Amino acid sequence: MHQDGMPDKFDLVVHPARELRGELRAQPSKNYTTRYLLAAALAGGETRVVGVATSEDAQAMLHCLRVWGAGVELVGEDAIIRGFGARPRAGQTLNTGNAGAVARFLMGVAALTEGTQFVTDYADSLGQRPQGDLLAALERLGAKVSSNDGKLPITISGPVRGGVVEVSAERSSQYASALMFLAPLLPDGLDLRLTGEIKSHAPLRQTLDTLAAFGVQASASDDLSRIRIAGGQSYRAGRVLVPGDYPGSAAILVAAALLAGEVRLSNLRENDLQGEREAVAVLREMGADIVREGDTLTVRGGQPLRAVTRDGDTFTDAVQALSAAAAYAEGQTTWENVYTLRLKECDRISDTRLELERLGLSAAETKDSLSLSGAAHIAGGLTADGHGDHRMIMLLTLLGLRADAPIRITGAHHIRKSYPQFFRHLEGLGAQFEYLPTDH
Ligand SMILES: O=C(O)C1=C[C@@H](OP(=O)(O)O)[C@@H](O)[C@H](O)C1
Ligand SMILES: C=C(OP(=O)(O)O)C(=O)O
Repeated sequence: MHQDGMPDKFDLVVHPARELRGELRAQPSKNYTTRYLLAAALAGGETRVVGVATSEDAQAMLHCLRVWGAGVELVGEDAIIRGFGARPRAGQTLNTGNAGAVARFLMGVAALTEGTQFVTDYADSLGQRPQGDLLAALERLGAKVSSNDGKLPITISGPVRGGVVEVSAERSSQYASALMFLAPLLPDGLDLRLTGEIKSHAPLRQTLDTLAAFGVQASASDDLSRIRIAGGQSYRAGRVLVPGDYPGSAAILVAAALLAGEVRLSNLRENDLQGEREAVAVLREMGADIVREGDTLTVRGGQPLRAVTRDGDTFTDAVQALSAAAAYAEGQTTWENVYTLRLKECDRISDTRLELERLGLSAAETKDSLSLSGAAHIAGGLTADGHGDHRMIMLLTLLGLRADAPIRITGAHHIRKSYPQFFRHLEGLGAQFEYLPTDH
């Protein structure tokens, strides 16, 4: 049994629900937790990160920061970090779990060390994701790098001085974010030129926001193709408050929209830089009844939904959840400009199409888009593959809540990567699940 009361590894049986009703507080943001913890470690002195996420990705970051020499104390829901400043310990091996953002941000910072090795226990997931664009930029700066053909395991050694450097932003924004975290601690800073069609603008702005919160000066062109961060700066320790998580909350909002009842979700600030905030507007455009009062959203569910066509890159981590709304909407929904979804924990275009088709829906893909046609009913009564991907597991859970018969989801424990309380939160609203222990 895991400390959260669910089996260590399990398949989940999702029972159809008639309605969802109740109140929830959005969990802490994944993207801000990883950023604030890292920035706190890069500061000298003590920082209190108020209300950190408890997900596996947050734990992976805390683990790696400890190995590099940070002091970490967990007090209630906060993390108190004693930073190592510009001097992470040399010669360490960092296991970054299955966390892409954690691995990449730390790979950037590793250029401050005389050698850091990066490994993962997730050879089939993070182990398959591309790191070459970041490694190439680090090499151009003078770092020594070795890798398994651009993939983990990877070793990175500094020192580097900084200067002008190009980094591709067409496969992931995390490479540029990684260099942004490194830049202020280099003697010459970085004048970053982001090449290719820039994807995931929102997380780049979250990185700029984090630097500002820790007193680091940076300037960026409006289109983010050029980001300048002077060297010789330091991160200022202090106190930061993690906002609520929009990507995970998008899944709760979709669940609430799909079923009758009324759900109130608090702790979701309106003027937030998380791109997945857009899920609220998309759901409203589809016909959902969502009202905002301050930081609280109220969904009155069960309205008929209609299809939309949208650029999904603005809300990349909410595309899976919104696909569940599309699956029960009238007409064909298309998510455009989502090529990078192929490079996440699974191939979120092909693998999603496969699972939707298995459930009887009609779906289609191109290199950079996913389309699906909604259905009035999904029969259910079968086993769906979670593909070891927390966001695929969220999508399948949402589909199961409104299916005619239960759906079993394999490997549902991978939900812990970003939203360990997801099933518990839904149970609190009236959903019913069975947890079937497995050994894989
Ligand atoms: O910077 C971040 O924290 C993230 C950036 C996004 O990745 P890409 O930039 O690879 O799209 C997002 O999907 C991921 O969950 C978190
Ligand atoms: C893709 C994701 O995370 P990461 O890239 O940090 O592994 C995600 O949270 O959906």
